Amino acid sequence: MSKDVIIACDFASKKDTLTFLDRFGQVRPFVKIGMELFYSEGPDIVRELKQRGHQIFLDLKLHDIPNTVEKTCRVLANLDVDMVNVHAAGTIAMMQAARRGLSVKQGKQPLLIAVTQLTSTDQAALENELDIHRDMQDVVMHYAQNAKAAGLDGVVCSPWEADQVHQACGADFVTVTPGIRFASSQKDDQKRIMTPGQAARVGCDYIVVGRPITQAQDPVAAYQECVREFTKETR
Ligand SMILES: O=C(O)c1cc(=O)[nH]c(=O)n1[C@@H]1O[C@H](COP(=O)(O)O)[C@@H](O)[C@H]1O
Repeated sequence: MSKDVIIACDFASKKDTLTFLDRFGQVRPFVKIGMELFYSEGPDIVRELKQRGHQIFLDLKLHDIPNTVEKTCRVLANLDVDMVNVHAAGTIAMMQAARRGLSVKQGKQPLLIAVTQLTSTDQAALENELDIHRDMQDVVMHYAQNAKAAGLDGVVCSPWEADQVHQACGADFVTVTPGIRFASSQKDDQKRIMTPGQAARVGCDYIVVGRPITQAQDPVAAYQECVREFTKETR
């Protein structure tokens, strides 16, 4: 199982993204292209970053009826990305449809993972706004087991649930965890957070880090610090 730091490239344009990534010189971090960048630049930004040698997590968080998700995944399969995601709340049938869609690709398919509960959601919002009256941990575990039943490769969850997800779904079921903050960072809109070192100790496979790197005075140093904290710890 590879462990890696994924930088969330939440930029509005290709120009800003390339300016940011040029600071890394010959180093090619694993990057996440999310809705902001994809909706502004389209599939060309995926091709460009792929050509530059980056591994890519295409984070479009698909959540629709199974037929629409399946056909969309057929399109995404041809983009040759390394990881894509859907919302587990879309149901097992929708997640199976996503898997079928990606399977049109010959050879190695991207990892297909499901968002359980967003790391910006806390227990109060879960109960009072989403009307889900169960413990966050149990809800994430329930969605993770649905994702596993649908044949997905893993989940997006917070680091707080990663260990239990591995216990319930297996050590090789991938945990991709945003909600990462240095001890000194602002929380911003994230609620269920850990530092890179803590995330490593609870066995997260990939950490997704945006603002603590992209908004840092020295993004390359912040990235290196993340990698150092995350990879020096063993499970
Ligand atoms: O699927 C995601 O990537 C995701 C799921 C989740 O539960 N929480 C979450 O923050 N993310 C993404 O991870 C990134 C986190 O960014 P920062 O909060 O700036 O570190 C953002 O691009 C979010 O869209």
